[in-house]
Amino acid sequence: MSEPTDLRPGDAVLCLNAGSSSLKLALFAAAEGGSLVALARGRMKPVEGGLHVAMAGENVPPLDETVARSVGDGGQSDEPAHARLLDWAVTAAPTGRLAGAGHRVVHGGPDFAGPAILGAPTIAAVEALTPLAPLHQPLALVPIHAIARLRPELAQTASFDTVFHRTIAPVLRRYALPRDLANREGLTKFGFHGVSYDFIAGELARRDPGGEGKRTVVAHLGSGASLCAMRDGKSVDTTMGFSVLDGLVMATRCGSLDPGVVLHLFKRIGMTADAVEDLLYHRSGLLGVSGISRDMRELLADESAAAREAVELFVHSIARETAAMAASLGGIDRFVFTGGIGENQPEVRMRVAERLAWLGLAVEAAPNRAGATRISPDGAPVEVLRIATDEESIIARDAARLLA
Ligand SMILES: Nc1ncnc2c1ncn2[C@@H]1O[C@H](COP(=O)(O)OP(=O)(O)O)[C@@H](O)[C@H]1O
Ligand SMILES: CC(=O)OP(=O)(O)O
Ligand SMILES: [Mg+2]
Repeated sequence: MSEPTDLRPGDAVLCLNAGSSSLKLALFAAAEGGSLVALARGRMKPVEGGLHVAMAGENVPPLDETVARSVGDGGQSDEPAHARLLDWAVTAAPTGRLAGAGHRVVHGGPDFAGPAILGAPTIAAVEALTPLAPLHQPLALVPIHAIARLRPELAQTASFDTVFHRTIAPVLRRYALPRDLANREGLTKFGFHGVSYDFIAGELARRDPGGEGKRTVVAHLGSGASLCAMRDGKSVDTTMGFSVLDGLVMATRCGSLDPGVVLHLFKRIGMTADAVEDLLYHRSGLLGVSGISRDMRELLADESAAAREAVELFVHSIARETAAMAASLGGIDRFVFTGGIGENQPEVRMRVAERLAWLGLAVEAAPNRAGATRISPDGAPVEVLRIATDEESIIARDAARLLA
């Protein structure tokens, strides 16, 4: 990365990427000339006995500990693990100075048009968006609050998943609901995974400077999954909408669903709103259809008809929604796989391409298995790429710009 920053060389920025199934971490340092370099990467995850924090990098002391939660008035607290992480970050920073902590925040609502410094009013604004992303927003707020309490003087920043999609045209953001109601209640397509799409847009520009105008579909396939229709490095359309439920089949989320099903659950089966929420977010998708696992690795290894059908439905939803994204772009020149599944599952990539052969997609077996960047044959009408995303580097870039 080569963004200018006024951070002093050797100062560090801690990056926290809270997703539905993981809290990914990275420590970046400002280098001479204003670039940022990754010093270490790792994760924090719940285990028996507390939170396991692991950070590893070439020139930093490793961190690999399980830190017990403290029990206070507010119940179990993750603060001790964050305190350990912050202490480690200071020892790992070349200058011994941690300049800030940057967070991925899923929802920026209608008002955040770019990354933001997190002071009391902006933290309150992020909190106020929780009803729009009830299961995601709190995941970022836990570390934000913990760090604010532990190190109130430390600058914190937020990089929002929604911001990248603000370029989508108003008509494509609109749902066919009564205009007054939709406008008053803000019922509109927001789109998510924008921090990842921002990284991929930068990678595409760097690797193919003449390719700006290419009609590109990016598939972010992780626990949550979505597609972004991209042109000139900007989002033209995306499959997630008002919430993170829409579009593709996901690990435990349903993706596109006839709203009549939801009405039926309420009116005929008498489910409560909380029960329906739990069903659609946590018990559907790959897990719900297979009844076996939410993890693509386990499903691909499973011979049962239910596991095979879950994978088939996942692949079909990607093909179907790619055709929709191609409609928004007026065609397709380039397709990018990213995210945990997109990066690591050659079989899924192959099957998606096979289903989209009619649209010009093709994947070659050897480079696909080897995880090469370009996996389509020479001269194919659609270039198919595999690019590992790095959301943490975007969080670091945004933090460095805001701290400068
Ligand atoms: N090394 C791997 N090999 C195969 N599949 C993987 C691998 N790593 C991750 N995955 C798949 O990716 C999914 C998680 O993707 P990821 O982008 O890390 O999700 P998130 O950021 O939402 O936590 C897992 O459920 C798994 O199916
Ligand atoms: C937006 C979203 O679904 O994020 P994740 O994939 O981290 O759950
Ligand atoms: Mg993710």
